[in-house]
This record gives sequence, structure tokens and C-alpha cells, in this order.
Amino acid sequence: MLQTKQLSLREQLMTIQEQLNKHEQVNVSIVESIDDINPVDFFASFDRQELVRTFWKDPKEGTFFIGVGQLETFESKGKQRFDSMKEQWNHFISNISIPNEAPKGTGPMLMGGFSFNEKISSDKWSSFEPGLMVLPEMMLSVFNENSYMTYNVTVSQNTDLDQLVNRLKNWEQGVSSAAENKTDLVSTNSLDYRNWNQLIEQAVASIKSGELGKVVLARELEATFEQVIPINSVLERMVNQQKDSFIYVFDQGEEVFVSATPERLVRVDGDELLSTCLAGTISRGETLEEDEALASSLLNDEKNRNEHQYVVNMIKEAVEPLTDSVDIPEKPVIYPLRALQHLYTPVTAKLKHSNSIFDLIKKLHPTPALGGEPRNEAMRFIKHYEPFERGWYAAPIGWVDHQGNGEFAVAIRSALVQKDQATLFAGCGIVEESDPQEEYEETKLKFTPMLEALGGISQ
Ligand SMILES: C=C(O[C@@H]1C=C(C(=O)O)C=C[C@H]1O)C(=O)O
Ligand SMILES: [Mg+2]
Repeated sequence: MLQTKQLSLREQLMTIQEQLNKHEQVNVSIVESIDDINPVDFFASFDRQELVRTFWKDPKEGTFFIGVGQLETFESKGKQRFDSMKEQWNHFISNISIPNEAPKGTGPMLMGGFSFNEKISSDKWSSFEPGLMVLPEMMLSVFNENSYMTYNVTVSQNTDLDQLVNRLKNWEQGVSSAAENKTDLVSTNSLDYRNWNQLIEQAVASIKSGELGKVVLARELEATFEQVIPINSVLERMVNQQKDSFIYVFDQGEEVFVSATPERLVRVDGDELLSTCLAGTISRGETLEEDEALASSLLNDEKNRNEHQYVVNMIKEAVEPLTDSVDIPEKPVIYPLRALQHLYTPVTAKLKHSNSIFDLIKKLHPTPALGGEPRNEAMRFIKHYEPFERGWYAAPIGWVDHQGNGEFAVAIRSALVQKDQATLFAGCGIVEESDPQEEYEETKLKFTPMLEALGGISQ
């Protein structure tokens, strides 16, 4: 626990400043325990301030991280983008001063993400590097019914502490609840069915020829709205409507990436590792009976079990060398969401000491839930035939703290929001038994949660 009698932020920064030599400067991370505050309202209160804003919520435990501003931005690209991010972060935290105890999920922490491929070539994604993570200037952490504020700042002898502290503490003047806002959908545009059909037939032919086992193929949907899409309200709707998903926002002003994804790539908590296999899809029923019948047919469907098993086998193989005591149930269970249900298998293990979350991401990404099997052949197929740039779609997004705890999800059920335009993404696992029409319907269903959150459909 933090001490109840806390020195003020200003007092702590002053003590540090007094110890500095003339040209010295130091990065400092100060954590304060605070009264409860609504995370969405906190995020919304920093609107239009030219600050990078990041939002993370996990599906079950009610853990929220909201970052505002940036003390430092870390970028990386190419094949080495995970290694490079790990090195940059390790170097940075070896030089930061953390005067108070910083519980897990507080103190200096990176939030951000990576691209699906090692390179991004289209202009559309020019604000989203292949590796982009920020250390926020201030961060709200909410978990186990406790709230903390972390302030990450650089202090030198010249720093005007009054000005700095006034700015950082401005939120204490009050955070009001975010006004609900919506703009109407004008039009949508996506790959027509003929081209989709061709793409899937091509994939099935490659599978039948033995070149591929499984490949995940996706399409984009361009949605044009009447006015600028109100991100705060989109966030509010995602949080309210997608309770069993991770909720993620990376907001760079006019370039925003959002995701309400049910799919965890990896969580590291001390030496505990949790990964999940999520693949295989069916819709929800209108009645309880219909819902249960659909769930049971999904559990017993050979094609979907086949899609799922590729993921289980690969994740098992990937984590085994880095961990001890891997535990994977023999059969999947159902993971229900608002509009659809998936096959789900959790993977738990004990992490061997020297491995970091970045090592795991490097090994795991992309799993056959997003790429395919064999990995390299599937990646080549996607790059060659899929008619759009994936950018951050289907790629790792998440956070890591200064003790190496962290969690990354994969950015499906996601959209790139640029003013009044949103590009949504939805894909599906193609296996030998895939039927183009059914897969098309599956992607259609997967667009609905994000389209609804954006305000494009109401239910
Ligand atoms: C690729 C996506 O989802 C993936 C594909 C699934 C499937 O084909 O059954 C299910 C969950 C995810 O592994 C997506 O939503 O875009
Ligand atoms: Mg599927």
C-alpha cells in the first residue's frame, strides 16, 4: 500500500530538483493514490488538447489505464521492432527515478502497439509506425477498486515547478461526465462479393494443393459519416456495449485507432503467463434455446474446430520453450460476445526468468488466428492477395509496466478513424472446408459491433 500521508507532487519534485547539479536533468515517475474517478470521463476531459490519449480496459476485471500526453515516444520498425522496443524501454527505465512505491500497473508504463506486417507502406497509416508506444505524461490506473494517478515528468534546475504542477493537476478542478454525441452514417464501401469470392477460392485452392493449412483473410469497410466522428462517445459506446472485450483507443488527434477485441495475445503477471486461442465463430441466438443450439453446433462443427486447433497447436509450440508447466485444456469452450460467439481455449504457463513480454509477442505474432499456417506461406499469401494494407489491424496492442508486467491483445474488431471517415476491418479463418458465402457473412457479422459503436447502426 502507498503511505496514506503523501507528500504533495510539488514537494516531491522540489526535493528532486534541489539535488540536481546545474546541467543535470532527470526523468521522474510519481504515483498518487486518488479517489475514484470515471475513466471514460477522465479520457473525454482531455479532448482537443493536442495531446496523445490512450485508453485500455480489460474484459473482466475492470482494469483501466488511461494515458494523456507523452513524456517520451518510442518507435521501431522492421523485423526487429519487438526487440528494439524492448531494448529502448529497458534502457529508459534503468534511468528513471521512482521515489514512491509504484504498484503493478502504475508508475512508468508504455501504451501503444505494432503493425501486422513489419513494414507499412500506405499513406493512410502514416501516423501509425510499425512499433509505436508512448510513456504518457499522466496516467490514470484503475484496478481492484483502487485508483492511482502517475505523473511522468522531466525535471531540471530550470523547470518551473508551479507551472508544471498546475498543468498536471488541472484535472482535479473537476471531470464532468462526457456528453453523448453521434453523427450519421452517409455511405459505406467494401470489397464486392465477386472479388471476395475469387480471393477465398484462391485460398481454398492453395490449401487443397497442400501449400497452406489455414489462412486468415480480411476485408476493409470504408464508412463515411456526416461530421467528424466523436471519439469520446465511440469510446463510451464500446465500453457499454462490448463488456467482454478489451477496449482500446490510440488517439493522435485526427488519426485515431480503436478496437473492441475479445482476443488476448499474451498477459504477463510476474512469472505467470496467460495466452488465449480464439478462433471459430457463429452468431448469437434470439432466444436462450436458439443461442444454446448455436453454441453446441459450433462446439461440434468440424470446420470450426479445425480453424481453432491450428491456433492451439501453434501457441503451444511457441510458448513451450519460454515457459514451464504449460496448461492447455483439451477442448475449447464458448466465448460469447454481444453479436457472436467464438471457440476459446486458455493457455497458462510459468514464464522462465529471462523472457519478457516482447519476447513472447515476437514468438506469437501472428498466431494462426490472424495469419495462418504455415506462418510464412500464409503471410506471403495475405501480402500478395489481400487487396488492402492491414496497418495495425490484427496486430498486437497493449501495455507494459516498468516491472515487466503487461498485456497485449490483437487489434481485431477495429477501425482507423480519420475525421469523418472510418476504415473498419473484419477477417475470418479460411480452411479447406470454407465456403466463400459463409465466410462473407461471418465478416459482415464481425463489422457490426464497431459499426454500432461508431454510431453507424443502432440496435
Ligand atoms: C480475424 C478476425 O477474427 C479471427 C477469426 C475468427 C474466425 O474466423 O472464426 C475468430 C476470431 C479471430 O481469431 C477478425 O475479427 O477480424
Ligand atoms: Mg471463422
